Amino acid sequence: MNTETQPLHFYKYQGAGNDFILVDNRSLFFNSDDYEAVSKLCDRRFGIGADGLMLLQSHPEFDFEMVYYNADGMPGSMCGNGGRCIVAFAKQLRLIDRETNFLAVDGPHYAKISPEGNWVELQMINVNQINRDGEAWVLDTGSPHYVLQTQGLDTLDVYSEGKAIRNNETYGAKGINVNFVEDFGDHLFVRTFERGVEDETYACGTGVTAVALAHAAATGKHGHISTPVKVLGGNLRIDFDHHHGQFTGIFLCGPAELVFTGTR
Ligand SMILES: N[C@@H](CCC[C@H](N)C(=O)O)C(=O)O
Repeated sequence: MNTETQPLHFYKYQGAGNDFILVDNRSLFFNSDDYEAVSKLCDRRFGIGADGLMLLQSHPEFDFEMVYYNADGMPGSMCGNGGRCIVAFAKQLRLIDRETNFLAVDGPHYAKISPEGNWVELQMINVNQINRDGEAWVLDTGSPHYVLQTQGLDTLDVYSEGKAIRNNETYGAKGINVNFVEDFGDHLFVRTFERGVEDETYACGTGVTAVALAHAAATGKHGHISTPVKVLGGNLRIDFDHHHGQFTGIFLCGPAELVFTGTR
């Protein structure tokens, strides 16, 4: 299909304010190499508007495959909130009921979904490596993340500070997602500058996952940990086990909701 000129039926989802265009591409009608079309669809002024676009495709060994693009139109690394939204989409399409195993760019994922279809708990990849860069923590939770503790996060210029780190000499070539975190004792507050969106988003799932793991490493917390996180677009929770720098059983939990459907 010519993605520019043919009618396209889409579904708009959001997970804690991280918003996505979802396309049922089981028939492969959408040309997955058409990066320009993806960036136009994600444009907030000339398109539908979103932080990213996902194609739901068939796979012989899984319930479905998630093909994810950032708003710039390029294929992205793993998107945690996108993963939660595509699970809600698969339930809406009646492809799955309360559980699923699907394939994403970083490998297989298991997820559970509420009977109402609006709360998704997505298992993330295990993390065995976490590095320091000065005061910051750097780790890969399916996407690369930089985590820096701050004070007064509500007034921080996340766009300028995040953009500078994302493009610096160390990270500029491949890019990195930059997360700022403030510890409020009973919860963490996180704001993220996202690579591929090249702006602050209202939430980043792999980002809050990275923050929760880095927080456990920084505070020396071990065993089963449940970390509530507030983001600009809502609340998320990350459950995991931490033993001597090995993070397993990681679940990113939060809302995933259909906003509207349309034909463009
Ligand atoms: N919003 C995402 C992160 C998406 C991936 C990222 N922007 C990248 O490709 O670096 C999430 O919820 O994890």
